Amino acid sequence: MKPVKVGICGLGTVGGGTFNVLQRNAEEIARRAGRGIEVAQIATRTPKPQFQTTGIAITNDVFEVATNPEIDIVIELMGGYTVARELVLKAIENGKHVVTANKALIAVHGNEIFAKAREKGVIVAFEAAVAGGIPVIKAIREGLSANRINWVAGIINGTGNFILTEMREKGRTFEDVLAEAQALGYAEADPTFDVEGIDAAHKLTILASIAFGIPLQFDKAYTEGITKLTTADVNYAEALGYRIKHLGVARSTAAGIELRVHPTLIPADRLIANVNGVMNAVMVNGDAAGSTLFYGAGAGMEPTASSVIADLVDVVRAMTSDPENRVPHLAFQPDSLSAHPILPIEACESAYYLRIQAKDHPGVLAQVASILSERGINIESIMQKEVEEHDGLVPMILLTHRVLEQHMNDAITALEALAGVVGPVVRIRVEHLN
Ligand SMILES: NC(=O)C1=CN([C@@H]2O[C@H](COP(=O)(O)OP(=O)(O)OC[C@H]3O[C@@H](n4cnc5c(N)ncnc54)[C@H](O)[C@@H]3O)[C@@H](O)[C@H]2O)C=CC1
Ligand SMILES: N[C@@H](CC=O)C(=O)O
Ligand code: NA
Repeated sequence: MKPVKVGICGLGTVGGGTFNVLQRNAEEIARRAGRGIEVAQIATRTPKPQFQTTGIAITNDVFEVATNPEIDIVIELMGGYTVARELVLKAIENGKHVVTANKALIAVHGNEIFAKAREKGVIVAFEAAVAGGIPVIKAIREGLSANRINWVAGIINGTGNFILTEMREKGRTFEDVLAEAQALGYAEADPTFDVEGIDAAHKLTILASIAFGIPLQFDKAYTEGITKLTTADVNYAEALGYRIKHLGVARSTAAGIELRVHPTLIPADRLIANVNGVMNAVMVNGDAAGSTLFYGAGAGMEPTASSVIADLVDVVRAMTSDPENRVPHLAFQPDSLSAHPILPIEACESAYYLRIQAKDHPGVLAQVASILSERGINIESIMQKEVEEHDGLVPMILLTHRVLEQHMNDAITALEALAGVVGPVVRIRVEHLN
């Protein structure tokens, strides 16, 4: 059988990795796909002499790839929202299947893109968009399709986890580790997407859709990054038996779906609390399977290429099948998506770590305890440190039971108004992931 012809748009970290692995493992890949996969065209803005591209058409216009009649599958590896959206829609319009690693594109424009793809009977595959080399889209969409999924929780940004790990283990500075993550090709073109939680929120949005069968709703995700974390809180968390990780949590409740990314204390003995460096891990809790954990490299050239090419192989196997009988893009049949609402953060529930800077006066602890108990917030443990010499304040660290965020907001306002409390109260959510 003649090889399938593909076009690669963007020859950066992931594009380069995809090109290399496609060449190196061509034979293995063809044995799996049933046909060879030939790179017929590459769109790149700058020449890339490090790649052996003799015999391959090179262009700097990505739309040439989308309209090239020779090409069956367009691989979008440029990133960004605007040109990528236009390119993917153009490729679909021209009857081409699409493979993309672009989570921003899928989280924000996925509903439109999938609708168009259905209309045209083509596949849009996006395994590389979530958790790099971990085949977690496939695991949830196909491997767990018997389950009513209760929650998904994941470390889903490699750059952020790399930064937190290097800072904690080697005492390196935030800026220094971020620069290394950029040099290694882990970070987004705009690294604020990594450190402010936007990239993780894109990925969580996608995971929630395929776990719960809801449309993609990135605009409703609650997003908090790692830039405000302090070494003091990392150390206090350790003393209490926890690790701080940047976690995405999507939970289905009777009232609606929680969709939130933020720094989170996790008990140190949980497997996911020990996922370090650029590694990612996604925990999925289903009513039948219980908890499953998927672990692997969350970013990087070849791990991400692994997912891009797995999608390519899937597309090649399925491209001659009846479009009605393919795995639905968002796991559930498009006419069965649910309107279960996404909850605002105030209506989400979690346990909390609080750090209160108190004046060294008797009675502050009793006032703190009464503010919390008046709002039905139970204290799980309290750790009170020595008076700090530089400011004469006493750090008071509390862990609470689970409570609605709006009650915690109200309690924090009251705590900050106490004469014996100085400055803002630090709050970090706690998840036990049972
Ligand atoms: N780097 C990683 O580890 C991972 C990246 N991703 C996603 O993969 C995509 C690509 O990321 P990277 O390879 O890291 O980025 P990159 O910046 O290394 O590569 C993107 C390439 O696309 C080219 N490009 C951009 N717009 C273009 C245009 N209009 N015409 C022609 N070329 C164009 C750029 O010049 C660059 O060479 C992004 O959506 C990213 O979020 C997903 C998983 C992991
Ligand atoms: N910038 C992302 C790349 C992979 O998705 C990350 O660091 O996780
Ligand atoms: Na993946």
